Amino acid sequence: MTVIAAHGLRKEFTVRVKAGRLRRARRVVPAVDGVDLSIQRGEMVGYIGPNGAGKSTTLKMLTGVLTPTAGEVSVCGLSPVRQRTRLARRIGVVFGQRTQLWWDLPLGDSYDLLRHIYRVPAAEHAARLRRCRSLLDLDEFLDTPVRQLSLGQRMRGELTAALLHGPEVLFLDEPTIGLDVVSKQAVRGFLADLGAGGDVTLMLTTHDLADIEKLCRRLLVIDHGRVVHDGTIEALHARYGSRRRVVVELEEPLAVPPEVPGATLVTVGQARLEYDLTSATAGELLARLAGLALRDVSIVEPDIEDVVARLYTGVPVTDAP
Ligand SMILES: Nc1ncnc2c1ncn2[C@@H]1O[C@H](COP(=O)(O)OP(=O)(O)OP(=O)(O)O)[C@@H](O)[C@H]1O
Repeated sequence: MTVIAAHGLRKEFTVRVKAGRLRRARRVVPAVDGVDLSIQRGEMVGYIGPNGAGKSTTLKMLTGVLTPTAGEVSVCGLSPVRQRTRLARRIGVVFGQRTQLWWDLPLGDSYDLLRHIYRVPAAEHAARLRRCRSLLDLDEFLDTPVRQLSLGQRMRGELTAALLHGPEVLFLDEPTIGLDVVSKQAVRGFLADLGAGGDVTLMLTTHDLADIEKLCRRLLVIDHGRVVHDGTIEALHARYGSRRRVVVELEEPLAVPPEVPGATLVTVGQARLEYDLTSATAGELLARLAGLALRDVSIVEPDIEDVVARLYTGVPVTDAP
């Protein structure tokens, strides 16, 4: 079932720019420039792109905060702007920069207020809060006023707030930005757990590609307001010809390194060989090297950061298989 659908989605902003010493001209910025989306129930989708690509603007249109300039959009079968109140009950939203908590109240009091606003039955609310408290370790700061929370604590608090009414769709804009390693792991683990149920659809923007690797099967890449990739991380690697690399350390340096069909020798060092696997498997490569005295073998997976950087900088796809 499609829960997020957009067709030809577009948002223009009009900005004033300097045009001479005193004059200012109006310029139209197409922040989102004809985006098509179709996201099914239970999918976990990463929405990434360089700064200013249009990610937040898209999420704002999907959540009814901004009115599209053109195009069609529906979330949970509702029109986000026209049916914003109804939609609010069906979605959860975390925008890293904004809060849905009451700044001066203890965190726990914000949750009580949210329960009343969304009219969540007490037992449901208590069950969800219990789960969040244990998975996100909220207990030590539940009585602390929100203004005194650290960023990591607040983000865990925000996630909880977004989930207490049991939304079908969760939109997260940079959920791990600025968090330390432990908090990042807590948030990712929590979201993975949430996604594993298969009921909640999750769309997240991030600059931390580890979020995507840990959480999302599907990756949408946007650049200059347009979707430039829609598929799995593996498909992205395939498109850019990324290879797994096998690094072999030998007991003795070799005069002539062996050639292996289906693998390209990329580096030869002091008793060290590095092969990129083109069509051979790591097992096949090692079988070919069986006669050598091997000290150590490691496999380096292709680097998502590297592929995405190439995509952002518009490097053409030249070495794809
Ligand atoms: N309210 C606004 N008025 C004018 N221009 C805007 C406004 N909001 C966004 N823009 C412009 O629209 C473009 C897309 O911005 P958006 O915030 O959606 O990008 P983003 O992909 O979320 O970027 P980042 O990764 O930096 O958060 C940018 O050029 C931005 O300057």
